[in-house]
Amino acid sequence: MKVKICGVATLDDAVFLSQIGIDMIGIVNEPSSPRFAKREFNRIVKSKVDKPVVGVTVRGSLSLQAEDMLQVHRVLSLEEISSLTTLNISNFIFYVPASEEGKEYLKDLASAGVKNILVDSPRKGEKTSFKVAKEILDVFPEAGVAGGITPLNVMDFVRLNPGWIDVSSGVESYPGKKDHDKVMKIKEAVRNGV
Ligand SMILES: O=C(O)c1ccccc1N[C@@H]1O[C@H](COP(=O)(O)O)[C@@H](O)[C@H]1O
Repeated sequence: MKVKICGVATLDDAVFLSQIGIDMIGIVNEPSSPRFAKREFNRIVKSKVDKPVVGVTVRGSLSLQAEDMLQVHRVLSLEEISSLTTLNISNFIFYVPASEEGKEYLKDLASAGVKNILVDSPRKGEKTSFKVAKEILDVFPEAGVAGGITPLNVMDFVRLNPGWIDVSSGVESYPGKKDHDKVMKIKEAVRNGV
């Protein structure tokens, strides 16, 4: 099971995550986020780490720039999905809200041949519904899961047996700064398994 740590906003944190073997380093390029970093930061991080750098966009450009992968953290229209299928779809991670709308959206993504999805809570700050996450993982067993994961509840998410887990605010000392001890607790919990 892989681990993505997201909301990385300092180079020190990015290098630390790469050195301890975190599988993906996420950078939130959404200006409204308290852990916002510009797309230029993605380029800087990419030059200093040997792990995939994932840019997270909500309303931003859907074109891949300096990052290895782009996580599209909103529900796309059918036209937007089809516009991405003309590109290398494996470079994109699609957010799927853990909701009835998300389950319908998943059908559109599956029809478009999408490979990477991230199941997250429909609203920031809320925990993801395990019932809906399980239903989505039954269809997409390699999906990632996110939404309020912390060192205290990470095992509940590990037991869903997703392809990967994704943690942002739950490993912070303050928005934009990762607490390295909390990150280590997440990594050890996932590596040690249930
Ligand atoms: O982290 C943010 O501030 C953010 C803002 C806008 C869109 C996505 C964002 N983060 C993504 O959401 C998951 C879960 O976050 P959390 O662990 O519940 O804080 C995070 O991994 C990012 O991919």
